[in-house]
Amino acid sequence: MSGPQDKDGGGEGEKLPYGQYQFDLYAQAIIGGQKPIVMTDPNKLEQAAKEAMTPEAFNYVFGGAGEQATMHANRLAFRQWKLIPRMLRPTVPRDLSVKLFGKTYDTPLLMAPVGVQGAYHPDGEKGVATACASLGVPFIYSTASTTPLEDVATAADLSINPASSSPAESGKPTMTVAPRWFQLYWPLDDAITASLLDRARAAGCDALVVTLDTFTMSWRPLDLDTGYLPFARGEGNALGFSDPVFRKKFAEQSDGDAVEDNVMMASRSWLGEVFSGHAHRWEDLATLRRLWGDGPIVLKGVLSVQDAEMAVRYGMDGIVVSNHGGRQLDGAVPSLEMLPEIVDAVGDRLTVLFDSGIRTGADVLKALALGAKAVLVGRPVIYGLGAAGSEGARHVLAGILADVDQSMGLAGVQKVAELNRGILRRINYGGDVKSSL
Ligand SMILES: Cc1cc2nc3c(=O)[nH]c(=O)nc-3n(C[C@H](O)[C@H](O)[C@H](O)COP(=O)(O)O)c2cc1C
Ligand SMILES: O=C(O)C(=O)c1ccccc1
Repeated sequence: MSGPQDKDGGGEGEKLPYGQYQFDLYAQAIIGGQKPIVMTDPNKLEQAAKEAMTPEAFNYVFGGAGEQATMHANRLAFRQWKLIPRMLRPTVPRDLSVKLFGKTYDTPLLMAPVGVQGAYHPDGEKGVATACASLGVPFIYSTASTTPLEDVATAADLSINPASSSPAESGKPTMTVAPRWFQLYWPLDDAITASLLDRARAAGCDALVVTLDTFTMSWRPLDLDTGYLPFARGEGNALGFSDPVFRKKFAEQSDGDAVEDNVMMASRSWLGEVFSGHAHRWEDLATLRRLWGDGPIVLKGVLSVQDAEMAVRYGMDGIVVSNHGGRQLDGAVPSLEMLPEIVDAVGDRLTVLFDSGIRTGADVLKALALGAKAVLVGRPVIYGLGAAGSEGARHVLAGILADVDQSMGLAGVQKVAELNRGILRRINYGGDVKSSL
């Protein structure tokens, strides 16, 4: 596969043949006797990640909050919807592209913001961001990353365009920029927030994703039993530790210490900024709007029609209907359950995105047919990373995209915009899902 088309907003470049990946894999096996770098079956992928990762890191990714009821319900919710395929319709050339906030992206997939990627594999955020770049999938950089934003941006841009230099390095726009968004865990200190958003803009992030559901960490039995909390181990601080405003504040608090002189104390201080337990208020969104400017702001973690209406009232551009993959409020409703009514209430006034439970191409079709404009994929890509680094992450993403492509064709659909509720039937057979996902 070649690199993605230029993102000039026109979107008329050559489309990546996502479905081709399936044939490439068969060809590799038949001609070269080669197996995929990681298991393609979603359940086996999870097992491969478990075998490759440390138990704490695997548990951290795999686990949900409480008894993981919401995490499992996310999968059950997908099983209740069935697709009604149509035959003898035009389905090629397939077009997976979507327009979000005036910009055309190659696919309806985004890489969900996932913290501490360096804890799962040394390839870390750079590995996942380059995998995304090669497929035209926007990488959403997490506030809790193990690599500074600018380094991830440079690595991603260079991977698709070796001649380019990052905007953060040169101050000039690159020829081809790997699409990226920035996810904010909202600091208490507005001066730090301002600095992070300045950096995100300078690094070429198209949109700001503000995560609302994780202002404090949930009750996570698996992590409590292994004693794993990234920040307590000094992991996931790279954005804060590389931030001039945070560094200055820390030096003032600690008699001139640099963050490197006292990593544990600096980690606690960063934790206090972003996971203080203090939720901001709707009115505070005016501060983010002032600091971010006119660019798109997307609220992540919306599960109610009321909050979706509030997002409209406060001038937001989008929402992610999400329960954080069942990692925050256990017992919360599956995000797929709420998607249709939220789309009905606000879909004409802001962009509705979706995550929590996407594992297959059919899942992507269902969420899009229920009204999401694009979906975020989280755990599967991280399992690919954990099992086989950047290449593993790429295999998972390329596989989901090939599955989306083939599934659209089999459903009788050529373009993403053709997906609507007419191709769905809700059927509840009862019982549990067979897989462990
Ligand atoms: C290990 C891990 C770390 C995560 N870190 C973040 C984060 O830093 N910021 C954020 O907004 N969401 C974070 N999320 C949530 C994801 O963005 C997304 O909502 C979730 O993974 C969707 O569920 P799924 O992966 O089961 O489909 C994290 C998820 C996982 C699995
Ligand atoms: O674990 C998470 O869900 C999450 O959002 C997070 C928070 C801090 C560090 C790493 C991930």
